[in-house]
Amino acid sequence: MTYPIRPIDESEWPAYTRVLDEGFNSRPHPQQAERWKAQTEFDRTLAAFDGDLIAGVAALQSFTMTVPGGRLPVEGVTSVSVLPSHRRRGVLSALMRRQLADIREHGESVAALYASESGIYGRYGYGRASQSLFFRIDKTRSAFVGHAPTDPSLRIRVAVPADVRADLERLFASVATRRPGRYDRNPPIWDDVLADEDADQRGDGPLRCLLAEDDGGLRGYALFRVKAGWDADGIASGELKLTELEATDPAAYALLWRGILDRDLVAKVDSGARPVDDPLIALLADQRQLRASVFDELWVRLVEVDKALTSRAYSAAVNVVIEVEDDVCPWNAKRWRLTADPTGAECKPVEDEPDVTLPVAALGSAYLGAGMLTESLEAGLLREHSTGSVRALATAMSWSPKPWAGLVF
Ligand SMILES: CC(=O)SCCNC(=O)CCNC(=O)[C@H](O)C(C)(C)COP(=O)(O)OP(=O)(O)OC[C@H]1O[C@@H](n2cnc3c(N)ncnc32)[C@H](O)[C@@H]1OP(=O)(O)O
Repeated sequence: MTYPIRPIDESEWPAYTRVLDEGFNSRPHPQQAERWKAQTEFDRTLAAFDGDLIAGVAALQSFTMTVPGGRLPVEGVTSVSVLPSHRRRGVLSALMRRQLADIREHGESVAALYASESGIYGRYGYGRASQSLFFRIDKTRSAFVGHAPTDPSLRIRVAVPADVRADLERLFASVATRRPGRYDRNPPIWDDVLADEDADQRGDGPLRCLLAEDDGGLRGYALFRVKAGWDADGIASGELKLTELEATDPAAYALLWRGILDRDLVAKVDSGARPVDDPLIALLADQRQLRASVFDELWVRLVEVDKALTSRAYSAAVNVVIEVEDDVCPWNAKRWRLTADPTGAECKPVEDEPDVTLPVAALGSAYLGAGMLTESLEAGLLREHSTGSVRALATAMSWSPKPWAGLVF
């Protein structure tokens, strides 16, 4: 069966959100739904119709994202859902193919998404491009190394998040350029970050804010919630959940983490999503106390391989012929010679013998610099024809710091 696909207009919003409510088994708070509507670019939505019924949906959100060496317009894929009555009939596949064609027509070369389940998007050419670290730590075991940075000019200020929003926005914009994967936040995204309407219902406490400042102004902030509690012996057992912590420099970073880890009446700190190379790891005197797990974060798809590969910087020189396999975007399925070094890159279609044959998803997973190509080679998922070519490509595409978006879209 085929299901005609087109963007929705605003009058179809209730039917569109119904598919999302059913797919995600969730009903957002009315204020959250309003913010979400404000973030929706209606001409970039897609709905698959079964007669008058919307059976599946998907949408794009335009971002400027940090990539190795620069910033790039990236299409954020979001709000993907299919009605339970229509699942496993190819609705998602039809939506994904149409969406990728639309992205190309729109002139963009890279798409990215957060996956609800990690088994879904590889078949459409998306590769796991970044990871998040989640950890819990006992406050009493969180001492820092003796030589952790300090700066006597810094001080901590307690603030109401909404009162300092403009300062938070400015600071975030200044640090978002430093790490691949971070993306610009528009006002509706900030509305979401600072939203607090269902705090009491969740029992996690209101959103709180610490600022690290000196006479020159703001150097960092932490957003968090504290669920207060006492154990049966009357010992304080509060749990602090960090939402985000950003700083311009190591001393402000360390001071804010101490503000979090030393919070009175708190027993445990739950980090929320953090980068896998979070500098906190190096600051802890006893790193094993950080009980951590790692999950896939962004999935990246190169929609136009040559344009995408020449829109980022490279850590080392490389000259390889890459044979790309891509059934979903067949215009990419060619042999490409990538010639790159730290000063620039060129990517041209060629007839030469390939050094490596790989699925387009492998390039997506390497795109932000996470170094996943070596992992794929060692897993036997790439075909290397010239010994050393994959390692050379992996080295050139790797980047520090590691990619991380830090906020689900
Ligand atoms: C970016 C985001 O928004 S992520 C959010 C994704 N949405 C959700 O998780 C909401 C709940 N789930 C759903 O709405 C649906 O089950 C979807 C969107 C995941 C799948 O939609 P469907 O229309 O059933 O998928 P479709 O029939 O096109 O399946 C295509 C292929 O994906 C596979 N597939 C579908 N869902 C999954 C899954 N959850 N995990 C692994 N594989 C899957 C199918 O088996 C099929 O495989 P094949 O090509 O080898 O035959």
